[in-house]
Amino acid sequence: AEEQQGEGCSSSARSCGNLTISDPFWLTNMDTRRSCGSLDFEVNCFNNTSAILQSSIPGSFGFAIVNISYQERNLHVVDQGKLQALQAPDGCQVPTLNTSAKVGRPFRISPINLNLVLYNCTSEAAAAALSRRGGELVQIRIRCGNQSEVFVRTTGRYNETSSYDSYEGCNTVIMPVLISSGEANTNDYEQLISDGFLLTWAHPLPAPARSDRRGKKIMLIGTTSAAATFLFACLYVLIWHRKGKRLWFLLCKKGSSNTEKNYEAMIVSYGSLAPKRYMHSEWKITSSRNDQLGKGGYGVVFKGRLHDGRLVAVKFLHDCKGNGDEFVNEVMSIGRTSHVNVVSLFGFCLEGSKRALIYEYMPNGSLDKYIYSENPKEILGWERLYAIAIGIARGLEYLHHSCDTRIIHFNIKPQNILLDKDFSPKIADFGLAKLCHTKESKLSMTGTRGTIGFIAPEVHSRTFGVVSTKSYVYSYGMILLEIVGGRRNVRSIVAKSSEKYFPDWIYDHFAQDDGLEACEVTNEIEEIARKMILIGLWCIQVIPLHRPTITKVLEMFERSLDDLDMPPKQNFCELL
Ligand SMILES: Nc1ncnc2c1ncn2[C@@H]1O[C@H](COP(=O)(O)OP(=O)(O)OP(=O)(O)O)[C@@H](O)[C@H]1O
Repeated sequence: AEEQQGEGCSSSARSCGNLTISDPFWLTNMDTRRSCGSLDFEVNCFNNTSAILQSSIPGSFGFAIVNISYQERNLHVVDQGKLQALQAPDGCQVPTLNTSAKVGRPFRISPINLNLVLYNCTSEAAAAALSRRGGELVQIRIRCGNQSEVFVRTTGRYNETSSYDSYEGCNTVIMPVLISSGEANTNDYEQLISDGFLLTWAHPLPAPARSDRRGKKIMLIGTTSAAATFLFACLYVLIWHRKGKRLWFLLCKKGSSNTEKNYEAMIVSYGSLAPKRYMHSEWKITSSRNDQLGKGGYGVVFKGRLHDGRLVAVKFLHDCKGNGDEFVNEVMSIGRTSHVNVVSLFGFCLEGSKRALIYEYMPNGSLDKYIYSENPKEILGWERLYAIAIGIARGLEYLHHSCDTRIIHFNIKPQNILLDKDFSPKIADFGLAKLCHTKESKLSMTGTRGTIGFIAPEVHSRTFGVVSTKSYVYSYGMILLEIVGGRRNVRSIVAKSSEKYFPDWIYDHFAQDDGLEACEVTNEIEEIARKMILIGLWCIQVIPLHRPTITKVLEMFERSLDDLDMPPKQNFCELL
């Protein structure tokens, strides 16, 4: 009998076209989108004919499954991203990324595959030098404009650690190909890529035993948690309404132990400008019903008021790392920041493992509220949006140059850009990764489940480069494009493949000379919008080296539009 893991989940084998999908693989139910097993083994079945293994690389098109051998633990797949590149309408057929960039644990590229090596030479001299080598290299026809010459060869069995000759001026790309018999015909490298290659997998950790008892256990846990929640709610109401005490009392009371004295001494050592440690009696949550400002990966944020009348936003951290001393040190380094485009940390609460941060209150909320609204340009206006863009860059530059490197911010997204009463932007949420574990934040959720968001590719996979300050330049670029395009930079893979990837869309719509005409904007506004697009597109170059520094970004804003070059269009198919 089919056992249910939950609504929409089935542990029995199911079919997709000619394939049988069974443990450890599982088929996504498109209606419920429930997770029914390890996410690494999630398979989507399209039109009941093509099974696509989702890849862990954000935004990846995944791999089309040709065959699965459960006994041998391998599967024959075709890289959908590479296929898309081959079939791209602009005829640009040259893949630019190693396949290994898209394969992560528990999968590995089988050593049975052969290596197909492409040398994509953009410099004539390099191409000429390479063509003189002859031998096993085959020069191939390309359809990608007349800008590059491509050479291709196959070498021995696939080996991730092989090093290949590199030629200056040529980009080397290594792809596994599966040759069933005879010699590889490198002339037809497109066919070789389309034929796919072999992946092996390691078994996931055994799933908990499924039995009737499991259902009962779940019921028991459910009932107990419901009872506990109810009890907690009652206690909360009692504390809140009857005794006139605040929840903060539980959180922020100071003890008098040696540890406490230690904290005090540490705080004093940071000087008078250091964030203050608050006691419960020094502040309270404002009394309106809409006290909760939001909820993020690190905890819930409430609106509150200090005794001196200042409004504050209090972030209750839910899963803190380290001991109290470490917390105080980290808070102090966050608190040392002081810039007009960075949210100020007024203070913190610390009681045992319970911790909270007290920030200045931003009455106009976060940027996402505006840029994803029906008509952000009408609410804020282009000039204000432009000023916001520059303000964010200034805040980032400050965080980069003037502060402790520990608080470098890799979580730049519109939700973390807050607006003060004059709509001046302030960067929030930095330094928290050091303090707390994040529950699934909105960002990481979209990032890992098949959408490219604001996170730079190298943050997900080191194959794209080293994580550096250029990583937040990428996120900043995405924000710029969102400001102009007002379209959520999230694109489901495959399921919505007809929809263009957002940066491609904006490149095609707005970067062209006539692109903004449809928006009926004045010349001045058009210059502003076009500048933001150009700078944004420079910032989201896939290779970190090609992105400007944040200081350079600010310089670009100073220049006139005519002095800015059009960045090269990125082949996002290859990233995917
Ligand atoms: N200082 C503040 N003033 C006013 N509102 C704030 C302030 N800080 C946070 N908020 C509100 O609370 C919401 C939640 O903030 P939080 O930083 O916890 O999460 P997030 O940025 O949405 O997500 P993540 O934790 O994944 O970064 C924000 O979207 C914002 O609207």
